[in-house]
Amino acid sequence: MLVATLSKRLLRVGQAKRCGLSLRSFSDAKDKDLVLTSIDGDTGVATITMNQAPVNSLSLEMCQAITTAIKEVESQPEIQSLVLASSLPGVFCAGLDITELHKPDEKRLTDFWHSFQQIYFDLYGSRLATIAAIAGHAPAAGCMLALSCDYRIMVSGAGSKKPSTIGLNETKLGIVAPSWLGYQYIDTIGQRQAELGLSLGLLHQPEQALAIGLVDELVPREEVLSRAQAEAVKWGKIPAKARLASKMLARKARLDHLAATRKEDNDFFRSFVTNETAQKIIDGYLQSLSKKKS
Ligand SMILES: CC/C=C\C/C=C\CCC/C=C/CC(=O)SCCNC(=O)CCNC(=O)[C@H](O)C(C)(C)COP(=O)(O)OP(=O)(O)OC[C@H]1O[C@@H](n2cnc3c(N)ncnc32)[C@H](O)[C@@H]1OP(=O)(O)O
Repeated sequence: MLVATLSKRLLRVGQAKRCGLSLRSFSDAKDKDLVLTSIDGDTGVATITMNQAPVNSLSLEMCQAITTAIKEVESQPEIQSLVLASSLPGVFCAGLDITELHKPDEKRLTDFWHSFQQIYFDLYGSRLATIAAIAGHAPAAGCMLALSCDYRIMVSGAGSKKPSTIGLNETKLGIVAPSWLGYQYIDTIGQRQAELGLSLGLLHQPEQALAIGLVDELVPREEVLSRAQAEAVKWGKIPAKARLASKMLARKARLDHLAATRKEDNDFFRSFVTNETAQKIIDGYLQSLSKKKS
């Protein structure tokens, strides 16, 4: 049902095959699915919708589901563009699932960080034109998902009592964003704004995010998805090889660097997170999140 609301003419598996598209799980996906993938049969735009209530936090399984969905879409040579969206009102993605970092099992923690790195490779390095439809909060790794796309459309904050926010807030939690995420920030909003944002752990309201170039457009909530899909059509019409080569001019060195240092990055992450001080911070943060509710 959910998927049916996402686009005017979504294809079921059989229809998709007749159109030469062989994506497996979309409009017949179950609501329990962590991500839902659909293809608009009129435009050929794919939409991957994160669907992990309550906040689309990135657990190991969620990271893997996002990667699988991107790979499925990429395997369709006819598809040139992709929208990344959320099914949850008010939240795009709350970042890493903090419970993954709390008293972790070492093997699972290693797999978890590996799967998060993998999203960076798959989304930031995707051959597809990628548009983020940010209709809600996007802190930390949620911001990373948006930064990994080619174009970011966010819900406007105008007239909202509690506007959505986006940014890298890790330092506010006493943790540090990994360097590759920091560089994505610098590459997108420039050295000075990134230094301020990273050091102070700033979460920006939409108008501020637009002003510093963290997002590209603001639109009313009800238009975020349709506007992103329209933008995806535009990007999908650019000659694909030239578009990808241009994207790689800006991104290849960053991707190659993480590929070369992936294991060290994971080792560092693991030793950082399993450290007693970090565990105290994570424990306190989890408590503050649930206290906020009560
Ligand atoms: C030198 C170091 C180098 C390398 C590596 C080292 C360090 C570690 C990794 C560094 C990278 C970190 C990146 C991250 O992504 S960290 C995560 C940051 N995310 C946040 O701070 C967001 C937290 N959440 C919120 O602010 C709000 O939930 C949000 C604004 C998104 C939505 O608010 P809303 O009011 O709608 O919902 P809540 O009531 O707050 O939440 C509902 C339930 O969801 C739980 N929740 C929320 N966020 C998370 C999360 N990120 N992980 C797990 N669970 C989350 C929340 O506790 C509520 O649960 P219940 O109380 O209902 O059980």
